[in-house]
Formats: sequence, structure tokens, C-alpha cells
Amino acid sequence: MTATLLPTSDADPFGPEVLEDPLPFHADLRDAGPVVHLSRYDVYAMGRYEHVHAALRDWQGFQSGAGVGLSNFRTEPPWRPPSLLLESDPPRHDAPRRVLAGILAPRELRRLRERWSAVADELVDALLAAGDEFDAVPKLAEAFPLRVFPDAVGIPDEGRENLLPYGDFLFNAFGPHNDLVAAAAHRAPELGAWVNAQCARDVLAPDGFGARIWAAADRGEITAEQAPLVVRSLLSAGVDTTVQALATVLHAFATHPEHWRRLRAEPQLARVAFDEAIRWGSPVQTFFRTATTDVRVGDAVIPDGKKILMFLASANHDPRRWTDPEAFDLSRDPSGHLGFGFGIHQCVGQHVARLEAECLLDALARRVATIEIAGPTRRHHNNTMRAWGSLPMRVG
Ligand code: HEM
Ligand SMILES: C=Cc1ccc(C(=O)O)cc1
Repeated sequence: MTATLLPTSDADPFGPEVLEDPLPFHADLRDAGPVVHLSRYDVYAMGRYEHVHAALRDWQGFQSGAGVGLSNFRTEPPWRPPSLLLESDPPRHDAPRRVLAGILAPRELRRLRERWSAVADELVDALLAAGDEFDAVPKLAEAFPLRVFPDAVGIPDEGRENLLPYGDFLFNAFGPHNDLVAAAAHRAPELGAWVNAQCARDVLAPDGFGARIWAAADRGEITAEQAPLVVRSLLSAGVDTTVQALATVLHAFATHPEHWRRLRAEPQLARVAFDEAIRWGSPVQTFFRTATTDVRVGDAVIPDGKKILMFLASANHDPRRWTDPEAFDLSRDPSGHLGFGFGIHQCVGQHVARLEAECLLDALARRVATIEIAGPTRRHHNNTMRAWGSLPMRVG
């Protein structure tokens, strides 16, 4: 194997500086080359669209089955039983994926549109009745998904306040065991136990996504042992992600009044606005893969077994792929963005997320002429998610 001069960096992508503002680190990463060795964690980072896209497509060379976090399941026990979708490779991945893709397909979600629209209208009406200033993170970005998604899955009302802390811990746990993980580690067993309990057949409402997963097990499409883990995937991936994507799109519109005016005039732009916001803000910033052989990227070789850190957010701002990438631009065609991933693991819940965004943006756009930031905004740091802690907002 020819020795190659692989750029190296001792930067900490999971440290507070980068988590607060990752853009300068992403730019340095892209400029340094296709692959950069991060010496602090002995992982190989990719920041350019071309290579992240190629690695996501090459599931044989870049596997998910050894975990999609820093921890390597080949040598370390996972903190929870691995996901049958996110943390598995074909063939194990195939049936659970087929089942979930069927249940979450756009045509299956049509039955939810009317109800989710009504909930969004009711939520926004109540919010505006209370005044024209509020924090959009708890009052909209968190409130709406928590009103519609747990019901859609069919879990009981009791304990739903565990969903966001569970997700926050899960997304932190994909990173190193830093302060963010340590701060919540004491709650992991209880949060994990609560989430697991929501996946049991007998607690799930008869017409929700959860019950449909169990019905697939009855049909033999997956086993009864797999069913609760597939339900767990919904509760793991389906809340924090949409919360932060909604916060991102609300922040985008509050800082681009001309685009809000355009959305009000052309409501059908809500869908493309959501995808552009996900490209622009990338709520899910990174995921890892594990090299299954000595894999060549550019003129670098990543040794078998090493972890590869794929910066989806950096790829979504790569000037080699996007014109004026740092602009939130409603006229752009954001298709091809990597904010939902790409390839066999591409987000299976993306249509659920888009429907939530359409309902909430539509309810708001029909009622308020202007939205703007009304005070200091605050980031919420997480090892994987780009998250807002607070978005003080004024509507007119
Ligand atoms: C805007 C909100 C969302 C974002 C940004 C997002 C992002 C992602 C990304 C980047 C992946 C790829 C992971 C990888 O390649 O390793 C993914 C996979 C996944 N997402 Fe989403 N997601 C969102 C909403 C949802 C929702 C609402 C659900 C459930 C209803 C969901 C369920 C899943 C599942 C189960 C996977 C694993 C798919 C597989 O491995 O085959 N996601 N998501
Ligand atoms: C995109 C995040 C994500 C988190 C957890 C799972 C899962 O547990 O399957 C899937 C996707």
C-alpha cells in the first residue's frame, strides 16, 4: 500500500466551539482534501459532497452494522440493542426497511393530513390568542410534533415527556463520551426502559404505525422479536429530528422576510422550503460508517475497521455542488441534499417529516403576515444534531 500524505487535524468536531458554529470547521475540512484524519479520535472525516455521497451509496465498503456512531460494535458493546435499520447492513436490514417503508409511504400518510392540519390550525390559533411574542422552539417546533407523532405511532399518553430527553441522549451517544453524554448518562437506563416499554404490542393503539409494524410480523414479513425494535426506530428517529428541522425552517423564514412573503403568496412552496432548510441547516449534521476493507478515497486509503465521520452538513454547503451554499434560497432546487442521508439508509421517515412541516407552515402562513426574531437566540449543543434551544419570535 503506497504511503500517502493524508491531511491530519487535531480539531474536535464535538467540542463546544465547533458545535456552536460548525461552518468554519466544515470549510477547512473541505479545503484540506477528500479525507482528513482526525487524530483526536483516530477517525477519517469527509466533508465534500462527492465523497460523502459516494460513501453513503457504497454500503458494502462503508458499513452501518458496526454502528453509525464513534463506538465500534466490533470491539465495544452498544449501549442499546442495535437498530435493525440504522445500525444494520443487508440482508439483516432489508425486511425491517421494507416494512417501515411501506407503513410510512406518502399514500399511507394521506389519512393523517386532515387531522394534522386541524391540530396545526388549533395550535397556532391558541398560540396567537395568547399574544404575538413567543419562543418558537417549545411553542411550535416541539409542541406540534409532540401533538401529532406519538399519536400516529400509537403510544400511550403517559410518559411522553421522555421522548425528547431520550432522543437528545441517543444523538449525543453517536459522538464521543464527552460532557454532553456524561451529563445525561444517569438517565439512559430509565429512558431506554421507558422507550422499550412503548414498543410492546399490548400498549400500542390499534390503528397506529406501531400496530402496523406488529401486523407485518403477523404476516411473517418480520419476526415478532424484530417488531418492537422497529417500533423503537420510530420513537428514536421521529421526534428530535423533526423538532429541530421545524425550528430550522422557522428560523430561516424569520431571518428572510422576503421568503415568508413569497410563501404566503405561494403556499405550495412549503415543501421545497422545508427541504432547503434541511440542506441549509442540516439538523442531522453527521453520521459514521466503518470501513469493511482498506478502502481508497481519492488518493488516500482508510484502513479496514476504521471509523469514517461523514459530515452531511458540510456536503450540503460544498461550493463544488451548490451555488452560494450559505444562502437560504427558496428559488433553489435542494433535491440531492444529504440532510436525509442517501442510499439504502436514506431517511425512511422523510415523508412524515415533510407532512408535519407542510401542516405547520401552512397554518402559520395563513395567519401571520410577518415573523421575525424578537430576542437573543440560543443554540442547544448535541454531538449529532444542530439544534436550537430558544428562538424568541414576534409575529404580525
Ligand atoms: C426532518 C426530520 C428528519 C431528518 C433530518 C432525518 C434524517 C435522517 C438521516 C440523515 C438518516 C440516515 C442515517 C444514516 O444514513 O445512517 C435517517 C434515517 C432514518 N430515519 Fe430519519 N430523519 C428525519 C425524520 C424522521 C422521521 C419523522 C422518522 C420516522 C417516522 C425517521 C426515521 C428514520 C429511520 C427509521 C432511519 C433509518 C433508515 C435505515 O437505516 O434504513 N426519520 N434519517
Ligand atoms: C436519523 C436518526 C436515526 C436515529 C435512530 C434510528 C433508529 O433507532 O433506527 C434511525 C435514525
